[in-house]
Amino acid sequence: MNAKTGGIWAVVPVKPFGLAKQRLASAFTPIFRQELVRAMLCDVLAALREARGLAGFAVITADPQAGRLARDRGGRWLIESEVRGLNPAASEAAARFGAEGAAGLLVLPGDLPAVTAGEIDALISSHGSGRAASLIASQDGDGTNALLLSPPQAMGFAFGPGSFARHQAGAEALGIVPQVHESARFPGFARDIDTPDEVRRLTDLRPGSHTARLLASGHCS
Ligand SMILES: Nc1nc2c(ncn2[C@@H]2O[C@H](COP(=O)(O)OP(=O)(O)OP(=O)(O)O)[C@@H](O)[C@H]2O)c(=O)[nH]1
Ligand SMILES: O=C(O)[C@H](O)COP(=O)(O)O
Repeated sequence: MNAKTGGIWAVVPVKPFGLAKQRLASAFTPIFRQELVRAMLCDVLAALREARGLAGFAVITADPQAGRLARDRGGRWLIESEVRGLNPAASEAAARFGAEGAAGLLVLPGDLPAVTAGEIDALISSHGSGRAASLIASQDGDGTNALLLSPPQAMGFAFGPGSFARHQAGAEALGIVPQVHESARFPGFARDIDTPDEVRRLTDLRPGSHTARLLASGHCS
């Protein structure tokens, strides 16, 4: 399978599970952090699989476990050539999908346990035509939790602290008027999980979700 048929694809960059969620290290064991990262990724992949507006979805990762999770759900595993950070991973995916002829690429992180297929479809439906960028910030307005670009290499990636303002300015500098969505309209996209308090506040997830089941097991520290 490749992107030659066009359409909008989604990619989730995934750090090796053993290196993930360092900001939770003061509160949670390495085993719990890995289980949490895995559960959140499963929930994101379930939403991507259910979305109707995507041509397909992928992870880009060097972690075979994460790669298999995507493949088992009908997605692709782009094997990351070298683990060098989120921006190089997103760029590698964009180059790959661009070369394959994808019309667009949605880059989203794996730590959005509340994201829904409906939100993904709403984002795609309101995306502009031609050269376009759509963005959703994290709740605090600092990070970028959804970056949808058409074509996939329409602009470079600038993830990291303050990335939302940089992505917005980066698009404008290229003459693209970015579609900036209110985080309140996309609560699942806006809610990434970085801190122990954000984990503890995860009491309102859909009960059947992987993350809700992990947290309900009480297996938390
Ligand atoms: N493929 C790939 N994905 C990455 C890399 N670094 C971060 N990511 C992913 O990018 C998204 C946002 O990650 P971060 O918030 O930077 O890292 P994190 O592991 O979630 O949390 P911290 O370790 O606490 O910063 C997650 O889906 C990560 O798995 C990388 O080097 N390669
Ligand atoms: O904008 C970003 O850099 C990514 O969404 C990651 O943000 P985070 O480090 O706040 O999770």
